[in-house]
Amino acid sequence: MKHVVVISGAPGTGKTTVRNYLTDQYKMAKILTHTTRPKRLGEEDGRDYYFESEESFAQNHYLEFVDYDDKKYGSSVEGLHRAWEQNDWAVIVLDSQGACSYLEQMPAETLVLYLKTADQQKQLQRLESRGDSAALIKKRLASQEAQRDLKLPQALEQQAHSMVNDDWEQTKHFLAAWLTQVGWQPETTEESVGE
Ligand SMILES: Nc1nc2c(ncn2[C@@H]2O[C@H](COP(=O)(O)OP(=O)(O)O)[C@@H](O)[C@H]2O)c(=O)[nH]1
Ligand SMILES: Nc1ncnc2c1ncn2[C@@H]1O[C@H](COP(=O)(O)OP(=O)(O)O)[C@@H](O)[C@H]1O
Repeated sequence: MKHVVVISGAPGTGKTTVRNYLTDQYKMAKILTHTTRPKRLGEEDGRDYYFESEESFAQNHYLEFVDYDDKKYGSSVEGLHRAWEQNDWAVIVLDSQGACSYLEQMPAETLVLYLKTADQQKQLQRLESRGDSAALIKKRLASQEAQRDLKLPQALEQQAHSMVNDDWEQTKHFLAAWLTQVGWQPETTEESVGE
């Protein structure tokens, strides 16, 4: 059975960090998405996002796409299928509108994880520690989309699993417990059979 873990939440709640942990530790396949926003310090094309111009963005086929803080973001069907070729469990970071689209289109496969922090001051500090400029942080947090995603949208209330990401050790325990609950199991590979 195929699964896709959709990680959603406001800026600075740790979506990317959790995504990377699930790919490293649980060997889930990462689904990269496309965006027209500029690269941040340390980000790489093809590793963090497919960074696109307005023209190149328009040439892809999207399962869903959104405008977020005046930039475009989209995920492709091809990306999802490529990930599922690697592993039955794939993971993607989406805004809450994207999470709703995935649930509508693939209700049986989609599991939504909504991240939050106990206080928003923490999110701000994290964005600063990531190296984002003060002006960009201010604009991003004031955007309609970030404001919307500060709270779990009503449409996701029944379907998303909410998780506080404050203390990283605790987050790892929460993730392990949730993944057991939703039926995650390590893939049996040829090498692991009979070990
Ligand atoms: N719907 C949708 N949202 C996306 C996609 N790719 C990224 N996002 C979301 O776009 C928002 C902005 O992402 P990003 O610029 O990396 O900022 P961050 O939230 O501060 O890390 C986040 O909520 C992401 O989850 C996509 O393909 N579709
Ligand atoms: N539990 C945590 N404790 C401390 N710092 C964290 C934690 N989770 C994430 N961070 C840090 O916060 C910053 C923002 O995290 P990131 O994963 O980029 O958030 P998002 O993708 O939701 O915007 C990064 O510098 C990351 O290393």
